[in-house]
Amino acid sequence: MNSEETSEAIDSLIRQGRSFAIYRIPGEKHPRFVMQSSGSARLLYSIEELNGQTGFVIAPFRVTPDCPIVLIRRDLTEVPAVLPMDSIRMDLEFHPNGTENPSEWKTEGDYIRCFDSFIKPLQEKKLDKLVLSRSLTQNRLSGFSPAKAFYKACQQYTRSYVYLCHTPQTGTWIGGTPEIILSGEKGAWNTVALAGTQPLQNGELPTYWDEKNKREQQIVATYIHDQLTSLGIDSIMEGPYSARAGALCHLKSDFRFTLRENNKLGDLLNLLHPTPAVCGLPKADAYRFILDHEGYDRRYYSGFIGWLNPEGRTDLYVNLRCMHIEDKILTLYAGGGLLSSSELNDEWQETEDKLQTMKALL
Ligand SMILES: C=C(O[C@@H]1C=C(C(=O)O)C=C[C@H]1O)C(=O)O
Repeated sequence: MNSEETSEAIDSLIRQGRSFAIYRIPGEKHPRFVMQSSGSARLLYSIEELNGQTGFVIAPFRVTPDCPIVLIRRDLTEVPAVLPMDSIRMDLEFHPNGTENPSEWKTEGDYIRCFDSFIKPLQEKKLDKLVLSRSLTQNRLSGFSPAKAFYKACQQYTRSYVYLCHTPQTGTWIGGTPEIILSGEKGAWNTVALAGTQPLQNGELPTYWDEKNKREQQIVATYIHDQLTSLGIDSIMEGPYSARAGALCHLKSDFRFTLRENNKLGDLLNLLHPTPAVCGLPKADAYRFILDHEGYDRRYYSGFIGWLNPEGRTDLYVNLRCMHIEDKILTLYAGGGLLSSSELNDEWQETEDKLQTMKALL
């Protein structure tokens, strides 16, 4: 198949309601493809259930009966050619929280109100860090091709993990994320503490980071170190250093470690997710606060996504700089870490800059 035919074939898998993912790992030239050819993708209701499992994982920020972890089995590794019957739509999709009604679309006013409620417990020192996010809904223009958007993202975001996936349970998601949650194989594993954001300066990495950004990233690094230690895992940390992500730049520390056994990756993921890069600190209080006050359901945004295989390689990323694709609308997501010193306008602008990662594909 030429690239036009491949894109058409991928778009038709979405129309047919198939369970598949196509993803490009940073540093790799070609995308990888996984598709389940029969039966429904497996649904899991806790992260620990990922222990010993193999497949392409789509995990939400918060697991609920409406928003389970979905595991796509790898039956096929090549995009199947379009069959004549494929043009017929199989209506398998369901969207428990679909936002087809424009009156529900979030506005800048919603963000400002949330910012005010998020900043309070930070200033009162009840919480150290909180990540406030928002969604942006846009009409889907006729002719928009998810597959073409995926290939465009692969070209534009060479340092990011770029993916497009669809299952009847999750709907269609696309993203280009810079943040590993867990990757590795056999004895060698790694994760990152990624936080703090600045735009590139004339295309170059900035050399200066203010205290707020440094502290935001330090919180994530300390949390990861402590979580690994609590499992008896000794890690080697390198960083923080400036790392590019599209037109943005973050502070990043790498953690490398070994695992005695690989059949407990679910337990490790459960301990790491959600890190203070997408949630806050202390973890449980910040998590509760976000669920109670953020004013919308993040669903698969700020969950994690990617290939899991305890017997082989695992490449799981935090689902950021992403978009939910529906028939008529596209929902883009972005957030940022707040500390007591955060300024509304700066934080708003940061979410605008992050949304640009997906807007640039439209
Ligand atoms: C929450 C997002 O990004 C995360 C938050 C960051 C921050 O607060 O500076 C930076 C990178 C990510 O860990 C997002 O992209 O939506």
